[in-house]
Amino acid sequence: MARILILEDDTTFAQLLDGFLTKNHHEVTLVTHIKQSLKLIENQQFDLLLVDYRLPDGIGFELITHSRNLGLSTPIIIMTSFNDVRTAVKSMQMGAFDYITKPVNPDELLMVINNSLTKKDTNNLNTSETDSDFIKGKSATSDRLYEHIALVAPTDMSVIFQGESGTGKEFAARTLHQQSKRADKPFIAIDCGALSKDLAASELFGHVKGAFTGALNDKKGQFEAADGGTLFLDEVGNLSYEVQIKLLRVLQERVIQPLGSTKQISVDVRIITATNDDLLNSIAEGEFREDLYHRLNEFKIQLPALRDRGNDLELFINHFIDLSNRNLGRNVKSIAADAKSLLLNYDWPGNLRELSNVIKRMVLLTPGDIAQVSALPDEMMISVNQQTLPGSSSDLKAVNEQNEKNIITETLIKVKHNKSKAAKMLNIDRKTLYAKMERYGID
Ligand SMILES: Nc1ncnc2c1ncn2[C@@H]1O[C@H](COP(=O)(O)OP(=O)(O)OP(=O)(O)O)[C@@H](O)[C@H]1O
Repeated sequence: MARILILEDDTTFAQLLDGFLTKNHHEVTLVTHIKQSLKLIENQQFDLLLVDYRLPDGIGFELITHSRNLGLSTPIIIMTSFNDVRTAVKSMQMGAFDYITKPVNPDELLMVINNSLTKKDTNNLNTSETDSDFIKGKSATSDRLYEHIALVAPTDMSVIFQGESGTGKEFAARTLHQQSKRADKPFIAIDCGALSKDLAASELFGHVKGAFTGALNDKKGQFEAADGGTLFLDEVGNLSYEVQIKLLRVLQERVIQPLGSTKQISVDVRIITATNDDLLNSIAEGEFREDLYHRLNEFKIQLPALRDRGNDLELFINHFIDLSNRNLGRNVKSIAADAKSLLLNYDWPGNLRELSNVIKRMVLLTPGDIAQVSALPDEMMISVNQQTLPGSSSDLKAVNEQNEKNIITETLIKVKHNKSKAAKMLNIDRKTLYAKMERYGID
């Protein structure tokens, strides 16, 4: 049983969730406003926060930030519409554990909740998926990526991985560490986006008892814990200016000074950082120190977006199907042609993380061995159709045809491919619908 706080302003939906989760032996508290939720997490313990993105008094991110500032590690799952996937991905950079798209599928919700509850228990900064959970890809872009990793790994150079969210920066950093001479020493990953401003320095450099209110015991920082090995600072652009200054000093002098202590401790740590936006912008805006940037950027490696990885996309799809079959006890062997075409044509703003989530959901919703298009989020089809809209075309006929194709596709999705219903809604006869479907290549 877990204590779950649901922050959702759609009360009907919230009650549905409440009923469903209570039936599954969880203890649920419902609130509709961010303000109420902030008060509750300060005073009560929860095992999980299930948070809607758009709320009457703000956006769900506020709860993530507040929870991190309180130093809580309660997993947070953001519920969002499919069109907000980019936002959901951002919420994960801010420290949310996972996201789930609406309309919420009950099996999927249970899977995500169970994942977050079990991961919470094992969420040691040092643990990760096993090697067989990962693949490298075979495209020229992937070859170049791993060539660069292999080149820089044996050196002690600081490396920045730059790439969109979910492109696999942490995985690349681990690979680099494993290929380095520090491989048998710790690799410690720290998500700087999830660290509160106040706790960041103590997390990195440690503190002594009494250094600040709440410092009840001495605490070793992650620099000391990673001694001899590699420290991976994810979303390094989120570190406060004061912590940046401290970090620069550590890099220059190779010693740390725990908060409240006068003692200096020598450390030998290689730093790998990751960022998903160009830190040069943050430097121009005065938010990131240029001297620190040059220290961190002895070698920069760009992680390609999934949409630019060519045939790797198919490899990753198959890889995630195998993984999900194993984890969910399913036996999906292939994907129907229309579903495959959607997967290949979508632009994957959340990259590998989004692909892995979509495939997990697809496998979960496929009891047989062929995954159908109905197991993919409906909005994916709409998004793919919109991508192919002839944006600024002045060819009126082409624009009209594209619109007609989109409307037919969306209607078919709405009525779960019942052609009679679709024809009725579209106000045409079935024969005309069939003819148009054939003309536009709609399956
Ligand atoms: N090479 C890979 N093979 C298989 N799965 C991968 C690979 N790289 C990443 N993934 C999957 O994608 C997810 C996101 O990867 P990762 O956390 O490394 O991305 P990231 O770029 O560091 O994300 P963020 O910008 O949000 O920090 C992982 O949980 C993993 O499931």
